Amino acid sequence: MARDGIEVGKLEEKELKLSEDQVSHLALDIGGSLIKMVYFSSSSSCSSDDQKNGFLRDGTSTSSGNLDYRVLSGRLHFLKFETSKISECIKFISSKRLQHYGDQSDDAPASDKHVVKATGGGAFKFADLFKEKLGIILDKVDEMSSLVTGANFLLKAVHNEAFTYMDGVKDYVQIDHKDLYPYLLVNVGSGVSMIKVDGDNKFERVSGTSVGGGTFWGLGKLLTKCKSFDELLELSHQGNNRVIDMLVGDIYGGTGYSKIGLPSTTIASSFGKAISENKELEDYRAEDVARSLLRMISNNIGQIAYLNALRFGLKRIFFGGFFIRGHEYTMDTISVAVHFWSNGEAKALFLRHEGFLGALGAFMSYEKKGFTHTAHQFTEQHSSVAKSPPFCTGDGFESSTHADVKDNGCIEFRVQVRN
Ligand SMILES: Nc1ncnc2c1ncn2[C@@H]1O[C@H](COP(=O)(O)OP(=O)(O)OP(=O)(O)O)[C@@H](O)[C@H]1O
Ligand SMILES: CC(C)(CO)[C@@H](O)C(=O)NCCC(=O)O
Repeated sequence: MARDGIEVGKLEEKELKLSEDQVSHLALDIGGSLIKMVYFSSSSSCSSDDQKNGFLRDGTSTSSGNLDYRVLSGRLHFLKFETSKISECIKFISSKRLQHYGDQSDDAPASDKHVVKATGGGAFKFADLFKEKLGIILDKVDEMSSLVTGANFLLKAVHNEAFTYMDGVKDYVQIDHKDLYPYLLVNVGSGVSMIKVDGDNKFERVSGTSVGGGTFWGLGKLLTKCKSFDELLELSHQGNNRVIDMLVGDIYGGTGYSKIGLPSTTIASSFGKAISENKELEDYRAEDVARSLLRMISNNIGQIAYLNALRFGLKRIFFGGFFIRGHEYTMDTISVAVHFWSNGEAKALFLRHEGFLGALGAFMSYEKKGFTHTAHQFTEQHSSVAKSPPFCTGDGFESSTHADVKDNGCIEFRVQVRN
C-alpha cells in the first residue's frame, strides 16, 4: 500500500464525502518534513439512544437526570503531506472546504470557524501562506505541549495503542492509567525531542538530538539516490549492514572483546569498513548503505533515549514520530539498543499513531465546549469508547494485527460534548 501522504488523502476522500457536512475541528502539525492533519467527523449526534445503550451511564450530569452532555459518534481522521509539497496540502484543504472547519462549536463566533489550531514550526513559518491561500488563521499551539497531550490521550483512551517490538514479536501493552507517569517520550521527527512526562501538561524537554528522521532521509537520499522515503526504507530491507559497518570481530580478528561484553558481531563503527576498503560509494550496494544508515540512526536514538531515561530513573520510553513508520527493523534496532544498554531494565514502547501526537494535541486544544473537555470525558470514561477501537492501516499502521483494523486511517469513538 502506498504510504505517501497524498495517497492517504485519496484514501480519506471517500470517507470525507460521506460525512462532509459534519466535519469539524481541523488541526495541523506542520513539521520540518511532514504536515500532519487531524479532523473530526461526526456520523451522528444523539443522546437518547446512546443513553439507552448505556453510553452515558458514567456521566455525572446525566446520571442525575440533567442532560448536560450529548454524545457525538464520530471519527478522527488522520492524513499527512510532505511539507515540501505544502501546496498539495493547501489544495486538499481547499477542495474539501476544510478551511471552514476550525472551531465548529455552536456558540463559537463565526470568525473562529476559520481559526485552526496548529502546532510545529510550520505554524509560524507558514502562517501568512495559510491566511493568503485559505483565509485560515493558524492559532499556534506549543509543539512540546501538543506532543505530550497527544501521547497522554492515546495512552489513556485508545485500547492497544502501545506495543513492544523485539525479535519479530509484537506485544500490545495495556497501560494502567494510574501507573502511566513518569515516562520518557521520544519524538523522532526530522530532529528528535526527548520529553520527561510527569502528568497531564506536566512535562520537561530534557534532551534532543539533531540526528533523527531528517538525517536518515537526507543522508539516505544523497547516498542512494532514492526518490522517496519509502523507497529508501524498502531498500534497507534487502541490505546487509555488515558489508559497510566495522564489527568488533573485524577489529579483533574474528573474536569478540568479551572482557567488556562485546561480541564479535557488535558494530564497532558504523560505516567503518569504508575506511580501509579502497572503494567508492558506487562500489557499495545502495541497499547495504540504506541498511547501515537506518541501523546507525535507530541505534543512536535508542541509546540516547536510554541514557536520558537513566538520568531520571524512567523505566518506560515511548517512541513516536514518523521516522518510526511501524517499521520492523527500525523498532527492533531501537528496542535492542534500549534493552542492551539498560541490561533489560528499561523498555522501548511504540505507538500506533506514532506520527500524529502533535496534531492530536493541537486538536485537543479546542477549548470552547469542546474537545479538551471531551477528551477528558473520553479518557475518564473510556468504557464508552466504541467497541471496536479501531485503527488505521492507511498509513504506517500496516503492521497491526488487530481484528478491527480499518484501512482508512481513522479512530472511531463516541465522545461526550458538553451542551
Ligand atoms: N513520506 C515521507 N516523506 C518524508 N519523510 C518521511 C515520510 N514518512 C516518514 N518520514 C520520516 O519521518 C520524518 C518526519 O517525522 P515527523 O513528521 O514526525 O516530524 P516533523 O514534524 O516533520 O519534524 P520536526 O518535528 O523535527 O519538525 C522524516 O524526517 C522521515 O525520516
Ligand atoms: C526543532 C524541533 C523541536 C522541531 O520539531 C525538532 O526538530 C528537534 O527536536 N530537533 C532536535 C534539536 C536538538 O535538541 O538538538
